[in-house]
Amino acid sequence: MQREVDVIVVGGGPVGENAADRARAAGLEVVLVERELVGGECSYWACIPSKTLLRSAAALRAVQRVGGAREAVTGGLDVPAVLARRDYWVSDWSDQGGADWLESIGIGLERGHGRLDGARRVVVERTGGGEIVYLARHAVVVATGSDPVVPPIAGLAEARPWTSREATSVTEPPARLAIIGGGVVAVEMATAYAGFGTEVMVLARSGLLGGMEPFAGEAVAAGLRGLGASVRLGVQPTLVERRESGEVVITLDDGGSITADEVLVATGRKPRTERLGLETIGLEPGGWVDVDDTMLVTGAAGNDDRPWLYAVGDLNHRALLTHQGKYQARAAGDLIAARALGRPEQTNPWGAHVATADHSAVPQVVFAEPEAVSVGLTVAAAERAGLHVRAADVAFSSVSGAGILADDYEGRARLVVDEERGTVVGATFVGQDVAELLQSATIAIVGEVPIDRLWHAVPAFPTMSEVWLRLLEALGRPAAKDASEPESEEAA
Ligand SMILES: Cc1cc2nc3c(=O)[nH]c(=O)nc-3n(C[C@H](O)[C@H](O)[C@H](O)COP(=O)(O)OP(=O)(O)OC[C@H]3O[C@@H](n4cnc5c(N)ncnc54)[C@H](O)[C@@H]3O)c2cc1C
Ligand SMILES: NC(=O)c1ccc[n+]([C@@H]2O[C@H](COP(=O)([O-])OP(=O)(O)OC[C@H]3O[C@@H](n4cnc5c(N)ncnc54)[C@H](O)[C@@H]3O)[C@@H](O)[C@H]2O)c1
Repeated sequence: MQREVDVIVVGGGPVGENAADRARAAGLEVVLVERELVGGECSYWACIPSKTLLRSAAALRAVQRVGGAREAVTGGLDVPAVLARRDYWVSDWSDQGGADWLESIGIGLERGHGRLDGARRVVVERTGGGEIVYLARHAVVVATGSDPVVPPIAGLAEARPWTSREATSVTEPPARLAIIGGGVVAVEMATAYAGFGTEVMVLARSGLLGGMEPFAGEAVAAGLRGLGASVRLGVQPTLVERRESGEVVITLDDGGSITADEVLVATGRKPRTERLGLETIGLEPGGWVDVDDTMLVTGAAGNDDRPWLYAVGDLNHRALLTHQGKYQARAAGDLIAARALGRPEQTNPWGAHVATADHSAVPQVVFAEPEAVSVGLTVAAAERAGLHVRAADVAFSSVSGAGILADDYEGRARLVVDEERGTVVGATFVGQDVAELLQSATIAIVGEVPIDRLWHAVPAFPTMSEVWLRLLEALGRPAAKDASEPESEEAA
């Protein structure tokens, strides 16, 4: 069977859904191909379940840090109730809601595995059996996401390790959990399981949260230890064995070993491109898919003559985050519609049809204990990029709003400022409930707000946002110019 539509989207995660929706909203006929659940990894095995697993214990800790409220807490975490709340948020792993939404807005849902078969052609192996071929009048968008990597550590694959899927869909937390990795999944799951009362052992080959300012990983290591987890830095597993008893024994390169009931592998992601038919359009299967700022796939057959193939979300490896993928999808979906309908394109930097922020303003919230959030460049990344930067560092103990939020509030903030342009290029906040501070920093970076103008963005007293004032004070207010004096010799 063969069908022609305007746009084919392969992969119905949050990113594919958004691309489909933008093209559909412009009046194009769109079909979405999904082989598992509409809503993707994020909705069922990643963002949503992980955040619901984390939230209850975080709320409990928050209450326990406020005198007068802590006295009211007489019990511990109700783990079955936490899991039930997670089940509610993942709709018991049913995507009926997502499928109904697609139908309500007129996007066709084709359940099955999609693969490219030459330019503008997608073959779908239907879930119910048989095949259908779709031809795209205008564009194909691939948004197939990523899978966890299981590194080649001796015995690991045979030891039936958990990946983020098992960790986020758990029905009975184990008594002991070893975690290999020191990135975002590792620290979030360590925080969640420590909250459940599991004995957590983090094994990281370097520090935690490598992409962030070093103080973020250090604070999270201390926070996890405060929850009773063991955090071992600079160690590498050399052998993993699942014993007959069911226990997992992990031998480390420092000669030591640990024993756990389960081992979670949290060592990064790989692209879902192995059976995507990339070889039929001149690309190498198995790799990340390179795109330009409009999300047009680089090197795909026919793309230079008449653009048709776009890749959005994890698959293009620009930023493995739902919100950033959805941002890319809005740009690409709107551009596909503009091209199909002969409307003007806006592909200049910061135009409607490019994902410029991917390069300089990607916000990320790590929901660990404590929260660690960042946007833009770290000092090290800015220096690598050749910028001349200055950092301002502030402890939240100097912010009244933080002290009122929680007794003995601990946390830290850093702004990275480009000395030449006088604007913020990076920000990091670490502490309880800092996530909501991040958007202010994102706006400062994207808007390129001059530091001297930021002095006029007055944070309300007594809120956490007053950290901005402390940061500006740490930078020092630019000296006022004497209006009577000439600015330069030329002006004189
Ligand atoms: C534990 C964990 C927690 C996370 N938490 C956060 C968070 O809090 N915030 C955040 O921003 N990001 C988070 N992320 C990252 C986030 O999950 C991803 O960035 C996001 O899911 C990417 O969306 P996507 O649509 O590109 O891919 P996916 O969500 O992976 O969706 C891709 C879809 O394509 C389908 N598919 C794949 N191949 C085919 C094919 N050939 N044919 C048909 N369908 C196909 C898949 O079944 C899937 O439904 C987390 C990741 C993990 C692992
Ligand atoms: N809150 C959020 O925004 C959130 C939450 C979870 C995941 N995510 C996204 O999902 C992606 C995947 O997360 P992740 O934690 O799996 O990856 P990651 O890239 O954040 O961390 C990978 C970790 O594994 C370690 N590692 C890699 N190979 C190893 C090996 N062979 N042996 C030992 N250690 C090894 C690295 O040193 C690093 O500490 C991230 O890019 C992240 O942005 C986001």
